[in-house]
Amino acid sequence: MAESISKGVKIVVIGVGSVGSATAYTLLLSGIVSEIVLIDVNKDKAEGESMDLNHAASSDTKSRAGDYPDCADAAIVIVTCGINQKHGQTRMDLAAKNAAIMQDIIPNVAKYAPDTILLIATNPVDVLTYVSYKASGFPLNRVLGSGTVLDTARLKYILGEHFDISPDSVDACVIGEHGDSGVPVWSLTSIDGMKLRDYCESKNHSHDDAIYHKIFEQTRDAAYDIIKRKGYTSYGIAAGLLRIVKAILGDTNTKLTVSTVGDYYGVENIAISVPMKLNKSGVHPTDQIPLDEKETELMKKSSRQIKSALKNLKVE
Ligand SMILES: NC(=O)C1=CN([C@@H]2O[C@H](COP(=O)(O)OP(=O)(O)OC[C@H]3O[C@@H](n4cnc5c(N)ncnc54)[C@H](O)[C@@H]3O)[C@@H](O)[C@H]2O)C=CC1
Ligand SMILES: CC(=O)C(=O)O
Repeated sequence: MAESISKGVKIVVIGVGSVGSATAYTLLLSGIVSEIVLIDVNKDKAEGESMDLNHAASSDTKSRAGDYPDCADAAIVIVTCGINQKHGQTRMDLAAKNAAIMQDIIPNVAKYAPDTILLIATNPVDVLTYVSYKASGFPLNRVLGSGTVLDTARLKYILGEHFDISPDSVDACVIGEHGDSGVPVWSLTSIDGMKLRDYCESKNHSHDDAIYHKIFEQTRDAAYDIIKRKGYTSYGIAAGLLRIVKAILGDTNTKLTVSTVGDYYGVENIAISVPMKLNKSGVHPTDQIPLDEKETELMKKSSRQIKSALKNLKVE
């Protein structure tokens, strides 16, 4: 189990706002790491969060505020710093400001932790995963973004609600951009081990494109719906980041829809999410999933949107 494997391991979280603090708390309660270092431009916030976290620890995990030299020997550096979406903004609206922040901080991480794995959550996460890859000089396997891990969790939850079944019995994923052009892979979706159509027939559920369209709209727009109400999202991404960290530290070879750098669907040099294998050395390609024609077209479109954002930033 990852719990026993990962003792002595340090994780750094850069940016301890809503996402960073929820992530640190989730990591702390999981008990899978020994040390969580928090870095933020707001040093008081980092100190306050680490003090509070230590009072929640029932394990040997300790938290402390730190600075870039404290990234040394970190197994994973999780990046959540920067600006977040305000109601009415898209993730892409954050690109220029958050790319500038990545270009400022990532060389510092690379300087002190040349062997670490960089895990980016700041939005727009695909664009910033690519920016961080370039700014770090790290190999492809040591830079990844949380990608559509959260979108996938949302889709499984919403399908579970729809069919009144546990999300654990739903095999589904969202790939592509973590954002408005994400792609649900309906052609490979199964419920309780049965293809969607077969499951619906066996349970007398209607199997109608309009229903799936609505389910995906709910998935795609979940962040907007939450931000409209509470101003930010945090628990879903924190749990997603924990899942990624567990797969890496536990050396599990688990496939997750994380964002990684490469050439995808006819577009070169971007970061986008497809299922990738995660283990101790980072992120690795796996067999490409077979998509139908419509899904392939949507992936091409999603890839082009990420490329266009990178071109606007002049990061290629
Ligand atoms: N990938 C995903 O699925 C998700 C991504 N996000 C993204 O995570 C990011 C953070 O969101 P929140 O935590 O809600 O924002 P927040 O405003 O609560 O926290 C951001 C933190 O970053 C710090 N910060 C800003 N510039 C910094 C720098 N140069 N160095 C170090 N620290 C710096 C701020 O002081 C603040 O504490 C946003 O870009 C948001 O869109 C949020 C939810 C899900
Ligand atoms: C904010 C964001 O990216 C999300 O909750 O999906």
